[in-house]
Amino acid sequence: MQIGVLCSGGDAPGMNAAVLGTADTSEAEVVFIKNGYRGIYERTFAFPNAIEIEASQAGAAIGTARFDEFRQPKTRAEIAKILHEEGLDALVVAGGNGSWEGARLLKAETGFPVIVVPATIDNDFPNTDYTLGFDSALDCISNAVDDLILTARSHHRVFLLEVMGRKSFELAESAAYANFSIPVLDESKDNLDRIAENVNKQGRSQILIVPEGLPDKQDAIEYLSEKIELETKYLNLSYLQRGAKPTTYDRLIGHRFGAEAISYLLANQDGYLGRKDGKIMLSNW
Ligand SMILES: Nc1ncnc2c1ncn2[C@@H]1O[C@H](COP(=O)(O)OP(=O)(O)OP(=O)(O)O)[C@@H](O)[C@H]1O
Ligand SMILES: O=P(O)(O)OC[C@H]1O[C@](O)(CO)[C@@H](O)[C@@H]1O
Repeated sequence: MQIGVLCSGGDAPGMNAAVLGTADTSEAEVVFIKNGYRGIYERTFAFPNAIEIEASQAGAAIGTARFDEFRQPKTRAEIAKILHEEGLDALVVAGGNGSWEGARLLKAETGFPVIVVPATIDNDFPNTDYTLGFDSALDCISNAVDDLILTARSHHRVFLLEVMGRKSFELAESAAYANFSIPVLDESKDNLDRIAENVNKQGRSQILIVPEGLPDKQDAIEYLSEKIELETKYLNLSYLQRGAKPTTYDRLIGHRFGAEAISYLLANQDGYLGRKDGKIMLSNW
C-alpha cells in the first residue's frame, strides 16, 4: 500500500513526530507530500529519506500550507485524480478542523481514503479531548508567565498577555489555571469590572491572559487598562506558541497518532483520530 502524508493548516509542535510515526512501519510505503494540500496539486512529493525530520523540533519539516483553492469541489476532484495518477492508495493529513473539513469533503466527493490526525495548538477538533501541539503551546505560555511576572513585580505592573487559539479559549483558560493567572474569557462590562476590582483589591502584579478570539478584544484591553490602578502593559505571545519545543507528551502522542493512522489504513479503515479517556481511537467519516 502506498500512503501519502501531509501537514495542513498552522504548524503545531508534535507534527514532526506524527509524520515520523507514519513512516515507522515496514508494511506500507509512505510518501511525504510537501506543503499541505497545495503539495498534491503541485506534485511536490518526496520519499522519507529525502527529508531531515526531528521529533524534537517544532514546525512542520515537510512544510504545511493554507490552500484556499481546496475549498472548491473541482480542485478536490483534480487532487483525487493526481493522487490516483501518482499511485497513492490513501492519505494521512495532520491538521486542524479546517483541514478536517477539507479531508471530509475529499472523501465524501471522491471516495479517496483519508485519515486525519488532530494537530493544532488550538485544541478545537471534533471528537477528541486533545490535539497535537496544545501541550507544547501551553508550556510556552507558562514559561512566558514565569518570566513576565518577575519584571512585572519589579515595576509593580500588570501584564495583559494575549495567547492564540482562534475562537477556542482552551489555551487561555488552561494557561490561566495552570499558572494561577487571571483569564479574560468574557468581554462583558460586568466581567471586566469584576476582574479590575479583584486586581485592585489585591494591589499586586498579576498576569491577565487574553484569548486572541475574545470579541471586542481591543476595547476590553483598553477598558481593563483604564480600570486597573497599577500600570498595565500588553504583550502578544503570538507565533512563539507555535514555535515551542515539542514536549515529550506531544512527541509521544504524535508518534502514536502517526503509527495508528497507518495501522487503520492497512486495515482498510479511514476517518479521523482522537484521544478519548487516554486511548487513541478512530471516528468514521
Ligand atoms: N471548508 C473547507 N472546505 C475545504 N477545504 C478546507 C475548508 N476549510 C479548510 N480547508 C482546507 O484546509 C486548510 C487548512 O485549514 P485552516 O486554515 O482552517 O487550518 P486548520 O486545519 O484549522 O489548522 P489550524 O487550527 O492550525 O489553523 C485550508 O487552507 C484548506 O486547504
Ligand atoms: O499562521 P496564520 O495563518 O497567521 O494563523 C494564525 C492562527 O493559527 C493558529 O495558530 C492555529 O490555528 C491560531 O491560533 C491562529 O489564529
